[in-house]
Amino acid sequence: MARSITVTTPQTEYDITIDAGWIDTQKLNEIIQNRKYLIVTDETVYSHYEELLNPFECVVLPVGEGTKSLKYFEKVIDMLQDKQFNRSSVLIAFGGGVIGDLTGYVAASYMRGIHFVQIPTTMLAMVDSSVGGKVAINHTSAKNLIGAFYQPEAVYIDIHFLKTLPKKILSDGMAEVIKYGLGFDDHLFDKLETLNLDQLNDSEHEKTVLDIVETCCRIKAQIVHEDERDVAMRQLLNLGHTIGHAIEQFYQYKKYTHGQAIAIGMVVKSKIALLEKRIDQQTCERIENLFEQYHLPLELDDPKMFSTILEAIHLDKKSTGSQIKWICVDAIGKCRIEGTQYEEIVRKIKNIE
Ligand SMILES: NC(=O)c1ccc[n+]([C@@H]2O[C@H](COP(=O)([O-])OP(=O)(O)OC[C@H]3O[C@@H](n4cnc5c(N)ncnc54)[C@H](O)[C@@H]3O)[C@@H](O)[C@H]2O)c1
Ligand SMILES: O=C(O)C(=O)C[C@@H](O)[C@H](O)[C@H](O)COP(=O)(O)O
Ligand SMILES: [Zn+2]
Repeated sequence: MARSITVTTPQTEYDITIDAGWIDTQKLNEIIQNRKYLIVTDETVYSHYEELLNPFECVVLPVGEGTKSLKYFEKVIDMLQDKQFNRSSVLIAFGGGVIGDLTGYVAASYMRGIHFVQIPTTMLAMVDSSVGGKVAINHTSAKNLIGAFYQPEAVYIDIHFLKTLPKKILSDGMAEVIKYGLGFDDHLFDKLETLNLDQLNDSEHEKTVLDIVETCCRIKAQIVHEDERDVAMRQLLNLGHTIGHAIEQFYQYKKYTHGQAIAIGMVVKSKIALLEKRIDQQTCERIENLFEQYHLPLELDDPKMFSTILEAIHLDKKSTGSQIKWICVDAIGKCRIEGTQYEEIVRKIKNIE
């Protein structure tokens, strides 16, 4: 039976529905409900799901982080204007986090808000980006700089879409899954230790994968319920991201994917926790092993670049002047926000080098 989670925010309420092998032509028609619609996807996703998507009206965008940009924002807006979309029309994001973030931001902006639905097709998008309404595009200077909080009308998750994902992208999404285990749920962390990347698409592990996706979505739904606008506890979902975003941006989104970059960020946080004696050596090794188990990097290829990269953390949206909100690891399953001076962060990172 499908699993269902309700996300409640001060202005709206919507369901996340999770199951395996259930999104087909009929389901898409039910979602559209005779409304004017446009499915937004990318070239790779379209090539895998052409049979499903072909009967529908789609815009097929280039693959990659470059699509989360003003250029493609404008392109989709132009299309909606040509098609005379109005406030009862609906946009459907069918793809990974790039497509979801861009489509959501277009939906938030066009006529100050039209309906939008998330159908995530990557692990990252299923457990994280499709839920909670952070929608954004990048600015040349910083990641997700132009965006809004704008909730979808529903999220439909079909884990069978993971079957066509290349291993590297599945691995990438596991970084966000590990984030939920490391930061919020030690049982989830334990469960992840019993699996590996190759098993995630095996039919014998289907129930476990549904459980994992559900657990992550429940954690996020609860946090978004308590702090939709990211002024307090939602910032915990940024565990590893201050460093991760700086790495992604420094290499112009070409060398490290989002998941790889935040994995490096979370390992740094764990090493700092070890140095400050909040966790012991064995726990730190468990954390590093889990990232390795899912083929994620533990450090930069060129660790010497770290000090240059760190300059970019001034652009972190959680920073206020010289103070940066820094998410600390206290134990497996427990993280905390700390206000820290930039110089202090540099000192802490130098200590673990
Ligand atoms: N809004 C949020 O809360 C939030 C949370 C986490 C990450 N993000 C953002 O999400 C983005 C990363 O998302 P992503 O990793 O999904 O990247 P993505 O959307 O670029 O997808 C990764 C790759 O997988 C391909 N792909 C997608 N689904 C597929 C499928 N089922 N089969 C085969 N190939 C498929 C895509 O074509 C692409 O090449 C980043 O921009 C990140 O900042 C946003
Ligand atoms: O939903 C949130 O809140 C998150 O922080 C989730 C993150 O995994 C995600 O990468 C998000 O896009 C980061 O947002 P940002 O505001 O730090 O750019
Ligand atoms: Zn993230």
